[in-house]
Amino acid sequence: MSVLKVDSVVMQFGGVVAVNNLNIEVEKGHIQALIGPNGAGKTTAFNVITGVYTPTKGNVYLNNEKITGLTPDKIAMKGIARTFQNIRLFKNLTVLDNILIANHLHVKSNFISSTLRLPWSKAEERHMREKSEMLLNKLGLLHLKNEIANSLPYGEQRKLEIARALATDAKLLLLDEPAAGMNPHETMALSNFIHTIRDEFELTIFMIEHHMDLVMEISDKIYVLDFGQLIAEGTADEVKNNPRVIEAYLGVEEDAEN
Ligand SMILES: Nc1ncnc2c1ncn2[C@@H]1O[C@H](COP(=O)(O)OP(=O)(O)OP(=O)(O)O)[C@@H](O)[C@H]1O
Repeated sequence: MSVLKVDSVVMQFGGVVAVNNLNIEVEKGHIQALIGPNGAGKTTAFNVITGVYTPTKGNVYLNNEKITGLTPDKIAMKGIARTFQNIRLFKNLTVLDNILIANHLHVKSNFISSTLRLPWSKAEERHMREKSEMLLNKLGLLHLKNEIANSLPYGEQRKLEIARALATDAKLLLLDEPAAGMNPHETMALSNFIHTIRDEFELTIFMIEHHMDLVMEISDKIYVLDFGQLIAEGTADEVKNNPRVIEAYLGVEEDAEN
């Protein structure tokens, strides 16, 4: 069953067609990847899926429900969480506070009751704290709960960003270049981490990534974009031997040398 379906999506900015007739299906429990050279339209695709942009044409479905045009917060409430290319944490807050803030998305108490600190609201706060600590524990971050986010090593900040995304109880996790800036050792640890959280939280994961070793090793299916168009889709072996994919990437290398 597909958790996410991108159906004939076009995203145009003035004269620029950033994404052209995009069709993607992400299967439940899979780890799938979206790759392509710089400017291919990957982030735009994520922005359409998460409601940052309403597509010029086409639709997005989450568990067969149309979510096209919903605001990002509504889409988050429906169960899609994401991380960003550049880590977005509350850098001066503690690890635990970063998770607590994300948890607020799912707090049921209304503004007045929490402002007045009514007893059941306090109970809810306690429950949220316990839940956040449990999450940090599962992700191996509990010992860091009182550390300031900014003081963590880079790899741990990435993990915290993922933890924060999971605090919303999402079942579909979109990761935008999770291995950006990581060395091979950190990338390998991240690969294990992604597998572990997929199993532990019964997630479906869709990621944009430039580290090809990670993509090839981790992905059940890979989609390749070039100039806004899908040029290939399939398993790692299918994609890496596809002449159009080789051409798209070689073209980039030649450009880089010039
Ligand atoms: N808000 C916008 N307004 C105008 N053009 C945009 C906008 N967002 C993206 N684009 C253009 O759409 C195209 C695709 O950009 P996008 O950022 O989606 O590519 P990408 O594959 O994510 O690239 P990278 O790997 O470098 O992050 C580019 O030509 C970009 O300049």
